[in-house]
Amino acid sequence: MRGLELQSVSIHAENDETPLFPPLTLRVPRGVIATVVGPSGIGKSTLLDVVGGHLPRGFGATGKVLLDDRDVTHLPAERRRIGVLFQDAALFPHLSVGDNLAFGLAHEVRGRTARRAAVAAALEQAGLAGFADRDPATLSGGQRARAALMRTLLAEPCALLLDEPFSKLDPALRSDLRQFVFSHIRDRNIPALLVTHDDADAVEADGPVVELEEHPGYGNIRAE
Ligand SMILES: Nc1ncnc2c1ncn2[C@@H]1O[C@H](COP(=O)(O)OP(=O)(O)OP(=O)(O)O)[C@@H](O)[C@H]1O
Repeated sequence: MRGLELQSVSIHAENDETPLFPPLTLRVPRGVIATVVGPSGIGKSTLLDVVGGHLPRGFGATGKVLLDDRDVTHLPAERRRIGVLFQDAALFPHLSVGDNLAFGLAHEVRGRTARRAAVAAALEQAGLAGFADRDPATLSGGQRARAALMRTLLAEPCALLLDEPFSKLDPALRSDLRQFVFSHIRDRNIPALLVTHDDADAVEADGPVVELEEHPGYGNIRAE
């Protein structure tokens, strides 16, 4: 399948074989945004870590992750080309906005002129034309979030993982940024996995919704 596929993915603490949640199988075709919801602490962020190849210390995982039919389960994060966007979309404070975006730029874009042009085009797309030389600290929350998204997209990821990327924004900005992010995912025809606590995110994502639930025998709840 062209897209992101999870086959029986299961996560457990190394010192405790009890999985956080039942094995998860999910198909996210290209251009589709799947939403992961569930109670706090059930393992949503850790699931994204596993898909991205950043299994946190102290955890083990089983199952498979496939990207466009390629098994990436055992590839290190940097060879998966999976982009990640967190709620604290942090830009490097010591780099200008333009240099932050250039940092994300795919290695395939070679030459100073081509790289500059790619960054300028991305800034323009994000409504940030002329911001290249600005210090990130002088940007508003929404501007920073858009710049961080463009930095992630300039790496030309094959899939995108979004961990509550809008949760710290006020409602109006949230809705605008959601439209911005979702339209980019659809235009670029990449699969995305979105962790959120906001129902409106899931509705707008308009893809499959995975509900991680507490089950006896999983996570912190033990079978009697
Ligand atoms: N580095 C770590 N070492 C040990 N336990 C951890 C570590 N990181 C997370 N956990 C535990 O693993 C479980 C899953 O955490 P995770 O952050 O994935 O949950 P979540 O569903 O994303 O929660 P939230 O909605 O609150 O962000 C939690 O019980 C958490 O306490």
